[in-house]
Amino acid sequence: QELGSSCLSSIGLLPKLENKIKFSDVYAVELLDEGPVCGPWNTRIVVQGKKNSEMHRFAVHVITRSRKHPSQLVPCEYLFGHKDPETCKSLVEHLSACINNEQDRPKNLMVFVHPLCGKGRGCKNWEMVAPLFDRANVNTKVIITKRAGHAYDTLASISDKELKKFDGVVAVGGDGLFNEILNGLLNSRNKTSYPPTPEGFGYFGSTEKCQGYKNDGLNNSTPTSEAVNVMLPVGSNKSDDHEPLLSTGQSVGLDISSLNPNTESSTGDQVPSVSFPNDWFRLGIIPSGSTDAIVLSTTGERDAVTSALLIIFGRRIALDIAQVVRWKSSPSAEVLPTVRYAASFAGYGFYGEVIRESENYRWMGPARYDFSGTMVFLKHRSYDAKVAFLENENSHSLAASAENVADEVQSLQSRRKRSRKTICQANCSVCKETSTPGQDSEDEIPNSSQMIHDNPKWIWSEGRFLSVGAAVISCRNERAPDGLVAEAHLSDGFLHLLLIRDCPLPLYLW
Ligand SMILES: Nc1ncnc2c1ncn2[C@@H]1O[C@H](COP(=O)(O)OP(=O)(O)OP(=O)(O)O)[C@@H](O)[C@H]1O
Repeated sequence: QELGSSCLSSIGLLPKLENKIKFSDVYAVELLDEGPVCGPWNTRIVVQGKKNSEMHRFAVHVITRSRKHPSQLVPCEYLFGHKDPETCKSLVEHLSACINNEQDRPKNLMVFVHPLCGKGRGCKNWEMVAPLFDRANVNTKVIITKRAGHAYDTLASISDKELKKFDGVVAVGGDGLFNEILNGLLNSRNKTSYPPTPEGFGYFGSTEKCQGYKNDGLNNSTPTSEAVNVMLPVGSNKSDDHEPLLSTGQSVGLDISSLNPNTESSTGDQVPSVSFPNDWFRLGIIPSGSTDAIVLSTTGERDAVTSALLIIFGRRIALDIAQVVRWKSSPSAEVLPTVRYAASFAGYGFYGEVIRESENYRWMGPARYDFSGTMVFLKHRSYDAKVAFLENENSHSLAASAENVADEVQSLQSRRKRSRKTICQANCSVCKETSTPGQDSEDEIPNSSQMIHDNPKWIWSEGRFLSVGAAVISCRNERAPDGLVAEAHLSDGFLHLLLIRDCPLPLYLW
């Protein structure tokens, strides 16, 4: 695993020249023209005898770690010189073959660049890292986004044949662009189970219990053992939820019914055969946004070059994802589900309005969030909601982070303490023990009580909230459990939040 320099003795142009390079640190190797062996500050020189100007040369590109920030990767170049061109050529060929054999390294990537992200650095960041991909022989198909929803639409309508050409998709932008990519990909290709339909919520007027289903992304729906409510209909009505993630003028949410058997995708094709989870397709982010929360919580380094190098090496990290299913009453009184995925944060109310408002002030850069946050806060809007979330050992910290957001959420906590009770309709021993005499537990029995019965640690709170939000980002020490972790009854519908922990989807960040 080490690239020695037995035939190539070094001359010490740099004080601490390493004479061994770890192969795992090599990201590219290049045959160069004949010429002198010298280079810029980040070039280390290795030559064998003779005059410097007569050398046949090749470069080995490696990574080093920044001394100040050890998690930051810095590209560095070793320049080798030899009098015999064949020696250089065969060494380069050998090294290139070794690199090509590394299965995790991507060969073809689709790259979305958001030119207006963050402080408008999307294109500059891509120009800065593109040579690294070229050098490492990673082919890139670059798409500069022209509008919100561009990346979503491209991926939601891409054919299997086209998608199979790529090892993954990279976002050069912020969390919003990444979430668009995530939703575009999972739109019709996700195999994970949906949360149970809220029982008695009026879907086709049925309150009958039956099994939920699991969409395998392959034209099949299979019943799931954990889903216990109303079966979603096959190929029926379209959702009336046309609210985009941002104002694209096009629907970004996914109508679940379009995933059912025998239905056709938006492109007119059958439901695609490339489905997730699979273990070959991956996502990456080259951080260029205003907050870059996903990158900060995964690689820990908000640095475009570091991310590019991690992508080239094919390094992986699993990511938690939330599947948010929204059941919204339509004017025709039908309840139609819409699915979205979130990799950083899902928010309803205040958070949603801040994001929507902030788009009007993108010219301000990241300061737009503070500005719009203040503007929206001053409106003092609140939302009727009944919220339930799973208690686990970390619930106190989840609630604590919410505490900073608004006084209303503080009241959620205190109310939670006052009226903590576990609820189910099955009259189970857990509920009997915890129910307080005189309390009418019927009032708070949620329709989807089976879930609560299955897990007696659900906490319910009802009232007017400034905002309902959930951080999805996985702090590695504080993990929520897999599965349904929260649900909210809203004035116009119902939200389910399902956590897919260490998502077995393609969700590995390079
Ligand atoms: N060309 C474009 N013009 C306008 N909006 C775009 C364009 N391309 C993408 N968008 C939208 O802009 C939103 C925000 O983009 P992005 O997340 O890349 O940057 P950011 O908001 O500055 O960063 P962060 O999300 O980290 O705060 C995305 O959700 C996307 O829908």
